[in-house]
Amino acid sequence: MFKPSPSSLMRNFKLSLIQLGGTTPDKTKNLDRARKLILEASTKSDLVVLPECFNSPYGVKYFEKYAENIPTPGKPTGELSESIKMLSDVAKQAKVHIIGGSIPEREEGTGRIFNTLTVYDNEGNLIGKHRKLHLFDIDIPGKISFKESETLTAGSDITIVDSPFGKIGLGICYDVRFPEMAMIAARKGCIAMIYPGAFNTTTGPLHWELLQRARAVDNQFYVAMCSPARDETAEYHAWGHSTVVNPSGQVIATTDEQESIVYADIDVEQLQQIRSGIPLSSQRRYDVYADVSK
Ligand SMILES: NC(=O)CCC(=O)C(=O)O
Repeated sequence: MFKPSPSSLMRNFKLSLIQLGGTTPDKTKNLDRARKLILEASTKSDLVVLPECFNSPYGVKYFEKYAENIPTPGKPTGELSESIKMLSDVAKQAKVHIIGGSIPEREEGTGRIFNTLTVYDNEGNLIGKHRKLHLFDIDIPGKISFKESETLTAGSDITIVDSPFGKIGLGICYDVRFPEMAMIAARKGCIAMIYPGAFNTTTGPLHWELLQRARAVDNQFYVAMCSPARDETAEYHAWGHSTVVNPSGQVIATTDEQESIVYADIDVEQLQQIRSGIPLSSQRRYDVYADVSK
């Protein structure tokens, strides 16, 4: 059974979502483009987010090829791999916090591949890592069939980072469909749930915004999803529409399918007002919810 836990320190901040375009099979080019846009976004924001699988095209056949080792946050490490080094260096250079989208991670020792998100503070330290918990395995006949589990292993942890702005819950794309993750993050004092993602042109128009608004209004916190831009020449057509939703469930920033940067003000006083006006957290009936986890 979950009990609300007290929030850590929180403060207002500016969030930006980089809807990265022009992803190619050339990893170094993808990293250079991401780096350039992080530098641009950092002039107007405190926390910058990248999309899912930002160092490669998105597809089951690419995970193995683009995979890198990722250290455990807070543990001493040797030389960093290419994508992790770029993110750490640019966070330090631009003095900005980064939620570094995701990349395929190769686990040392087992060789298993995960779809993994990394988080950096503004000195370039790796402060968080989330392995996608729910793999994207769907089959909608005549529309889209995708099976991440052909090459990926699912993570097994809920991830919350304690940032200077407040606690932030993390998920990757398909994770947004599972309300339990966001609910746990909210009960543990998070002010936001952030999901790098890459919905597609079948499920995007149906559910992308709806799911974010649902997670936000249920939990009375901010929700953001950051997509790649759409590339009609790629095999996978990303939906785009990177979006930020406020704790009332309203869209406060969004875009279309082109490359762009979405900016939003995250206002923790507004979050507290919404929570005190409709005080869901003190009205929950934990005494009757035990069946939910069965
Ligand atoms: N990359 C993903 O997890 C895609 C999820 C998606 O498109 C969905 O509909 O869910």
